[in-house]
Formats: sequence, C-alpha cells, structure tokens
Amino acid sequence: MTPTTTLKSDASSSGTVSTLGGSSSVAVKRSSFKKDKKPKKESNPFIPAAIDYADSLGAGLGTAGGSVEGGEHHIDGRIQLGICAMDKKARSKPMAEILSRLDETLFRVVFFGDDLILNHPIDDWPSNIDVLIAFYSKGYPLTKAKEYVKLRNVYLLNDLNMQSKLQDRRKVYDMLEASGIDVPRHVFLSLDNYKSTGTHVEEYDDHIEINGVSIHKPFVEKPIDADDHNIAIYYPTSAGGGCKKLFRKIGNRSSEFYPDISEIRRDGSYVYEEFVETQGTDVKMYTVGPDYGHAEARKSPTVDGKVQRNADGKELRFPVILTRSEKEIARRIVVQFKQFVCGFDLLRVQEGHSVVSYCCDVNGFSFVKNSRKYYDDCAQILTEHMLAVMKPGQLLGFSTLDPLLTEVDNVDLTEHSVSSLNPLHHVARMLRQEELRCVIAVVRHGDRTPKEKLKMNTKEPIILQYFIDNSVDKMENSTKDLKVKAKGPMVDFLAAVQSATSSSADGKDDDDTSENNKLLWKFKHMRDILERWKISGLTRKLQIKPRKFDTDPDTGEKLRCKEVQLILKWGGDLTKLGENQAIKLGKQFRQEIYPDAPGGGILRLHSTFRHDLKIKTSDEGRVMKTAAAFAKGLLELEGEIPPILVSLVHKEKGSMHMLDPSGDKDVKLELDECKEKLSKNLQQDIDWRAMTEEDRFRLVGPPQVTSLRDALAKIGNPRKTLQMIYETMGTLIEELEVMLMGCGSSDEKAAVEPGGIPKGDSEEDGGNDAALSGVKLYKGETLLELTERWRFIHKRLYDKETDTFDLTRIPDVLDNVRFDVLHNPHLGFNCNIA
Ligand SMILES: O=P(O)(O)O[C@H]1[C@@H](OP(=O)(O)O)[C@H](OP(=O)(O)O)[C@@H](OP(=O)(O)OP(=O)(O)O)[C@H](OP(=O)(O)O)[C@H]1OP(=O)(O)O
Ligand SMILES: Nc1ncnc2c1ncn2[C@@H]1O[C@H](COP(=O)(O)OP(=O)(O)OP(=O)(O)O)[C@@H](O)[C@H]1O
Repeated sequence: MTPTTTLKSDASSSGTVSTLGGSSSVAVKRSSFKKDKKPKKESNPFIPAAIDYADSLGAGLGTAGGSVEGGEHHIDGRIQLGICAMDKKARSKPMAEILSRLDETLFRVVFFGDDLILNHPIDDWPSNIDVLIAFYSKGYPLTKAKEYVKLRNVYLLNDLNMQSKLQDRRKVYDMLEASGIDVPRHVFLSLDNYKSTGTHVEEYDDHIEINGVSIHKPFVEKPIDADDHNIAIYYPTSAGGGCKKLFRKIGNRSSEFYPDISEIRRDGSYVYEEFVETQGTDVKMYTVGPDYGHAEARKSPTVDGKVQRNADGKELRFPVILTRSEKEIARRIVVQFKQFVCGFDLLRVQEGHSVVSYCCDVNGFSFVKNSRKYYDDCAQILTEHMLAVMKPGQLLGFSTLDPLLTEVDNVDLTEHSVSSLNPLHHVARMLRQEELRCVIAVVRHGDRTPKEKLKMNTKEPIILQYFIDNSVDKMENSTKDLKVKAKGPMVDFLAAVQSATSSSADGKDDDDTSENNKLLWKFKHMRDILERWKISGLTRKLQIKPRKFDTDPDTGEKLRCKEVQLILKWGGDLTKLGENQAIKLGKQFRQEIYPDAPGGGILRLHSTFRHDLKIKTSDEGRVMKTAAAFAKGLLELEGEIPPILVSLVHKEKGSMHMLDPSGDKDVKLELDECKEKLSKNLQQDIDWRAMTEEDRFRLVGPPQVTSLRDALAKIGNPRKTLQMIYETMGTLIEELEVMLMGCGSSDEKAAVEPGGIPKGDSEEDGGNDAALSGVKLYKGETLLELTERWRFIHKRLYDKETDTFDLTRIPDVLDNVRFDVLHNPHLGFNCNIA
C-alpha cells in the first residue's frame, strides 16, 4: 500500500483549512503556519495574531470586564487564546515559536502580562477568552487564576486545580502510582502529617529508617515542594560516602559533591527514594495531548554536575525512541493530571532483556526548547485540539491519529453533517478505515573501503608462542583456530610481528627470491597494516590457524604446534561518502514513502504514541554506522553519528542473523549450487549474441529470466570478457609499477620501514595524508599497498595451470574498481578497467 495523498484547498473554510482529497480528515494547511516572519524583539519570532492585553487597553485598564479587542470591542469570529502565565514563560522563545505558527485568521493570541496577572483584580482580566493557556511557575497567583477561570468559564488547556497537586512531590507520586505508573521505591517524611505514620527517623551509616521503613544508600532526598530543586543524593560508605547536592543549573554546573556530608537534612518534609541506576542518562519527555510526545536524553545532573552544552550554549540532548510502555505512561500522565502540554522525567533501567522506566518527576506545562520539528508539531496539534473544542465543524481529523490513512470515503462535508460529529466521533470514524500498519526497510551499508586480507604460513617461534599464549586452551598442541579483534591482544600481536620482522631481517641475504625474504616482506606488510591506525579493536581482524605439529613418533600424538597460518583482515570501513549516502537515503526514503502526508508525515508519526520505530543492525561497524546515518536522514536528526548510534540503533543477538544466510544449511546449499553453475557457464568461450534460443535456454533458462539474459547480452562472450578484465588488470598493475618506480624507491622504502608510513590519526581518519612522493591516496594508503591490493586479486582471478578463472573474485574486482574510481580518481590510470 502506498500512502499517497494530496492536499486540496477547501474554499468554504475561510482559506485556512485544507481537506484531504475526498477524505474525512482535515488538516490545517502547513503553509498557514507563519514560520518565516521576522522576530519582533530579540530572537523571538513575531506572533502575527497576538495582542498585549495591557497595551491594547491602555488607560482603560482597570475598568470591569475588558474585551480582548480592546478599544474596538468587536468579536471577529476567531478563537481568542489567552496566555495567562508569568512573562518569563509566556514570552519565552519556545512559546513565541509555537504561537507564531498559529494561523492568524483562526486565532487571536492575548497576552495577559505580569502586571495584569499580579496587580489587577480578575474583573480586569479579558472577558471573552475562549481557550486559556494558564500554568503555574514561580510567583504565579494560582488561586487568583482559578477564580478567573470560574468567573469566565474558559476552556483550559492545562487544568489549574491539578497544578496545585503538581506542587507537592508526594501527591504526584501518589497519583502516578494510582495510575499504575512505576515510581522509584520511596518513603515520605511528612512534618505536616500528609499520609504520615510519624516523623521518627533513625540514621545509620548506610541506610535510614523512617517510621520503620528502610531506604538504603545510595538514596535521593527531595524536598516535598516541587519548586525546590535542592535535591541531595547520599552515597554508601562502600562508595566512599558523601553527598551530592543538585540545584537548578548555574552556568555550566548542576550539582556539587560534598565528601563530608553524610547526614540527611532535618529541616522539613522530604521524599526519600532509592537511587535508580540509569547509567547516567535522564529521559525528558514533553507531551502535546495524549497521543504525542517528544523525548530526549540528557546527561543526568547526578553524574558529574557539568552541564554539556553545544556551541550555541544549549544543553546537549540526544534523540530517544520511546518504548510502548513509555508512551502509555505519557498518555496516562496527560489524562490523570489533566495537563495537555506536560513535561516529565523518566529514569530508564535495563532489567534483563527489557527496559523499565520509572517516572521521578512531573513538571506540568513545559515546552521542548530548540526543536523546529517539535514547534511545528506542537502548533499543529494545539490548532487541531482548539478547533475540535471550539469549532468542531472546521476540523475533520487529528494529525496524531491519521497521518497514514489512505483509503477514505467521500463524505458529506457540509457544515451540518460535520459539526454534528464531536471529536470522538471523528476519531472513531477514522479508526474504522484502512491504515498502513507496518513498513519494513532493509538497508545495505554505504560505500566502504575495500575489504583486504593478507595470508601467510610461518614457523616463526615468536608467533608460535603468541598463538600458544592466546589460544583458548593455552596448550602447546592447541588445534583450535584463534580469532583476535580486541585491542589488547592485537597490540601484543603487533609487538610479536615487530620482533619477528627484526629477527627475520637479521642476517638475511639480498636474494629477492628466497623464501625467507618473501616471508620477511609479508611480516613487514602485516606490521605496516597494524601500525597504520591506532588499534582500537574495530577495523582489523586476525585469525591464526594451527597447520603443522611436532608429533610423538610412537603414538602420533600432536605435541607442539610448529607452523601456523596467519590471516589478517582489514578495510571494509564506512567512508564519509558512505555515511552521506545513508543520510541521503534516509531522507529520500521519508520523502518517497511518506510524501507530503497530511499532518507532517513520518516525522510526526515517529513521535505519536500509536507508532513505533525500531532500527536494528548486525555488529559490523560499517553496518551500525550506516543504520545511524540512515536514521539521521530519516528523522531529520542533527549532530554527530555516535550519539545517534548509541541512542537509536539496536544491536540485538536475534537480528544478527536476519540477513546472513551462512548459518542456514539449505540456503547455503542453494547458494553453492548457484555459484558452481555460474562458474562453469561463465568460463565458456561462447558468444551469447550468436547463440540459438535453445542454447540460451540451456545456459540460463526461459526468456522470463530477463536479468541474466540482459547481463549476458551485454557481456557477449563471458570468457573473452574475463580475459579482457584480467589483461586490463595486468596493464593497471604495470602502470602502478611504473608509478612506483617514478616515486623513486621512497614509497617502497616507506612501506617497509617502520615509522616511514604516513599514518592517519585514527581509524576514522579522513585520509588527508599524502601517501608519498606527492601521490595522495585515500586514508593514507601507500602506492605500494594499492598495487598489492590489485596484485592480490589479479593473481587469484586466473589460474594459469588449470586455465580457469575464479569467478568468486569478480565482486572483489568490482569492489576495488569502484573504490579507486571514487576515492583515488587523481591517479589517472591509462587503462580502461572502470
Ligand atoms: O519547563 P520550563 O520550560 O518551564 O523550564 C524549566 C526547565 O525545563 P525542563 O523542565 O524541561 O528541563 C529549564 O531547563 P531546560 O529544559 O532549558 O534545560 C530551566 O532552564 P535553565 O535551567 O535556565 O536551563 P539552561 O537555559 O541554563 O540550559 C528552567 O529554569 P528557569 O528558566 O531558570 O526557570 C525551568 O523552569 P522552572 O521549572 O520554572 O524553574
Ligand atoms: N530516584 C532517583 N534515582 C536516580 N536519579 C534520580 C532519582 N530521582 C531524581 N534523580 C535525578 O535527579 C534529577 C532531578 O530530579 P527531579 O526531576 O525529581 O527534580 P527536579 O528538581 O524537580 O527536576 P526538574 O528540573 O525536572 O524540575 C533527575 O533528572 C535525575 O537525574
């Protein structure tokens, strides 16, 4: 099912509402959001639909029951949206961003202002507000605001009565628990008798007892007043004791450690709760209604108290994909606390294979800061919600519920039929329609460096000792293959190779053809590969296979390994180009699969609670990075790949083999048969273009097998083509050899002398190094190594003795051609291999 939809303007709805072609859903036109207006003051965007109530009334303020239209005194048919919050919040950047996106033909925003709120009686407050955004923050007269709501009977986005409860952490925890939401295990010390069984406290080194209930250190001490952010964490003696004091951010600090404080405060009522181990990350969640939430992770202030900020001074946040149960938590909080726009904090803990989330704080009205996507979404959802409440006839759908609806009936859109439906009817009607339930995308990794391999057999004692020391059973006669990837053993192997290189070099003659010199050359090549980039356990793999043993002449029993085969693999790293390809693909995927979906498409869908996104990968570095880069493009994320990888991409055991057929015997059998047939057929000296249909049928099957037939039509004579490829590679190698000689011997020399090779700073190095003698190769590869890469495949592509080609080498040829054409085009070879 392809979710293609078109937006059609509905002239009857004052040009501000668009209908989904023939559908029952109506979305507010995105173009109607005023995003690009110039800011009125400082960096806040201009809010076209807004008035300042005090300004508009001027000297008239103070007379009873002012109209929001000030001197004009007329109602213009728009929804009057009052902002009754302290100026610090009402005039904040996020508020301005969101209000500036409201359609001025639908809404009029009325700022009450601090002076009106604090210094004037509620009779002076605007009398004809329809919807009110009112919320508590420091200094806010909550009781007065509640009286105003009662007097004018306005619709509240966030319930004010509930906001009194939000001010007491105990009530918040009680309500959360009553809603079935997990909170940290806690006990109240209430001096005001709130649900108190007493105020008896016993303090021990590593735990406290409050009215007989024990809480062990580390524990958290929170003032019952939610406005008081002076929270303390007490550590057990086993961890060195002491206390960490948390506070509202001051510059770049959010907490300080006090090694000498280990006794709890005794000056008031507190909540004591177990410290939940989150690995140092908080999840902050921001809802807009029961079906939408934005979540982001931040470093917990409990870690080191240093606030991580970006270049713009904003605190660093990382993207988070919510679990199903977290979405349910959000929904329940919105409903239970009656706060449409609501922020709360989650503590995520890995318990076995699942994630358990505890809610440790509900903040009430709070906006996400600095997220364009959130501002867009929030404005749209608020618009739909307010329309649903005030002018249901103008709303036919909710973008949190219907972004992917495709099959829609033609419904009668007359004012009567539509307005007779309340918002819930609309939802129910929409849910009956067909909906796209799942999209699965399988994505291959992006451009990578060629995968390379170096093999050699050796009897070198240092290497044999390394094998024995690192073998699984540590036995001299170990028969098991050894695999090395981790940093420590790889560093040890480099040391072994370095000494093997110098010991092999000692006392050798200059006879190039001697077996020893060949081995020495291979050791040096191996050493260079290991020395090239900092070893970090990522991009080089070593296998050591025991090949020959000294045996007991009597019993034949294997006594000691005397020869091993070394296989060093490297390369296969995602290149910058590969990363950009994946980002682009993610973006393209979003644009093509979810084109212009009403209500914001996949970006919003991702944040709505009815939808889930999972990104899985194998444990291969290039695949993991590709997945993260794809996610970046798909979800329009900002920032570097590593945090996205850590936050969004899952490396699960079960997903490792999803696409890898090697463990599946049946598949492998078929693959092998297929390879054998390919190999046999493509060795033949035949010309597809001259073949009869019968011969063609015998070769590849019926005419329906178009891909193979088209390929053969291009190839013509497979054997001649193979010969041509082989010869072209030969020419290429000759050209490279000429270049090598032209470089003087310095490239050769550098490649075999320790420290002579230009090295990247790390395995991630962008490759700005000049290889040698003016030849710059991608990622600091030397010309000699590049030549070796080609020699290696060339040698294996064709076996002179048997006069056969090894077809399995063709993908390697393609791999290397593609790589050098893309990354080393400046070499300017004469041959035509590409
Ligand atoms: O929820 P809101 O929008 O009302 O704001 C919260 C809080 O948001 P949250 O709860 O989503 O985390 C802000 O933290 P951020 O989200 O910006 O990091 C914090 O800003 P802050 O410490 O200055 O942050 P920095 O600019 O230094 O980074 C602000 O403190 P005040 O501005 O000093 O009042 C708080 O207000 P309140 O609860 O009334 O004290
Ligand atoms: N039980 C707990 N276990 C571990 N860490 C906790 C616990 N409770 C709180 N924290 C940490 O302390 C921080 C502050 O706690 P909390 O959110 O309850 O306080 P607050 O001052 O109300 O914060 P906010 O800024 O959200 O208003 C949390 O973000 C979390 O990092």
